[in-house]
Amino acid sequence: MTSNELHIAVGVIVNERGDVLIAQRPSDRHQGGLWEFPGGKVEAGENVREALARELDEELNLAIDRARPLIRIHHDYPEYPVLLDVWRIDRWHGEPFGREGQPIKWQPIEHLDVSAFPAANRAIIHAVQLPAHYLISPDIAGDHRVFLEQAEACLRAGTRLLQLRCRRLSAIDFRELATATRALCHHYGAELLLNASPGEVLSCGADGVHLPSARLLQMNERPLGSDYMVAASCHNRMEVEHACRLGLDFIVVSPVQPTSSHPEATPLGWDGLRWLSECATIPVYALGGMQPQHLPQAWDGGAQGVAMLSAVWQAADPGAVVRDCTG
Ligand SMILES: Nc1nc2c([nH]c(=O)n2[C@H]2C[C@H](O)[C@@H](COP(=O)(O)OP(=O)(O)OP(=O)(O)O)O2)c(=O)[nH]1
Ligand SMILES: [Mg+2]
Repeated sequence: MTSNELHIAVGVIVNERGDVLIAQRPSDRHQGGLWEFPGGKVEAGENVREALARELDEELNLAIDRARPLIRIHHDYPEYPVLLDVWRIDRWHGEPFGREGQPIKWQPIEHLDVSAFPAANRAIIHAVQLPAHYLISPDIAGDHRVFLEQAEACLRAGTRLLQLRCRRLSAIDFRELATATRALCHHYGAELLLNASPGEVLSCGADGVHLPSARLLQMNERPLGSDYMVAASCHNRMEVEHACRLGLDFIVVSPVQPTSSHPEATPLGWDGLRWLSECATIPVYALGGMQPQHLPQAWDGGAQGVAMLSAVWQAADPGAVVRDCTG
């Protein structure tokens, strides 16, 4: 934190229906008239969790029963820099109302509109809308059938974001598999990103592109518009900052722990993840040796969640691994 940066505790309060509680900022205040996630300044002697509890009581009459870190955003407003320390709250008690007279409303997660919020909230809204796990396909070389069966088990168990990455397939075979996987994902309300060219994404009807780090560095602008998702793999600060400059939707940082797919790579460790997440202004998934039980450590390290490969595909029951992430 820089010395004049305001540290703000922010709560994304989600109910069982998947609606989020938002409040309108008074017109005479900084960012007045815009909608916000409730919260306020962390006071001297308080930690963020304590500040959040105090603010949600003062502003909404709401007491937190369960909360976890969602994302931390450093943003420079012309007036002053802020650090928004955002937590996701999915269990609470009390009957919330605008205790300071501010209008409040419950809004479905998918209807949160970036333009109704302060500029720093763009990444928060993406983080609320993205799931806690990102599934990456195995590098399929031959028969697709086993993969499609396992993928369906994962989708049934709650996977909402899948990347298809098959470097050994011919262009024709890749397109056929991508089309079949897209149909399966859409049937379950999930989104499919292709580790392929943006043109391939358009012709297969997929939902976005996932860029390897080398491709990311060659780009000077976001390759697809905001109707599509654009993600990238990053391994160091330079790549993370480039992805943020291009306005991508999220990144995957690796390897956090030792991994059988890249035995030669030096792991970043949890401290490395925390440091790279702090550099990012967009959501970050942790990849490399990740299992569902690593989720709390990933959240503590500032990540959106975990990206997984072998933990799922090498499991006897891939659906059970996914359920461990979504429970
Ligand atoms: N609570 C909240 N603040 C946000 C969001 N997005 C965003 O840019 N901000 C900025 C606006 C403000 O500059 C700052 C919050 O400061 P504030 O003045 O409202 O803090 P506070 O609730 O403690 O208010 P006060 O005690 O000073 O009256 O963070 C958001 O979603 N929620
Ligand atoms: Mg406030």
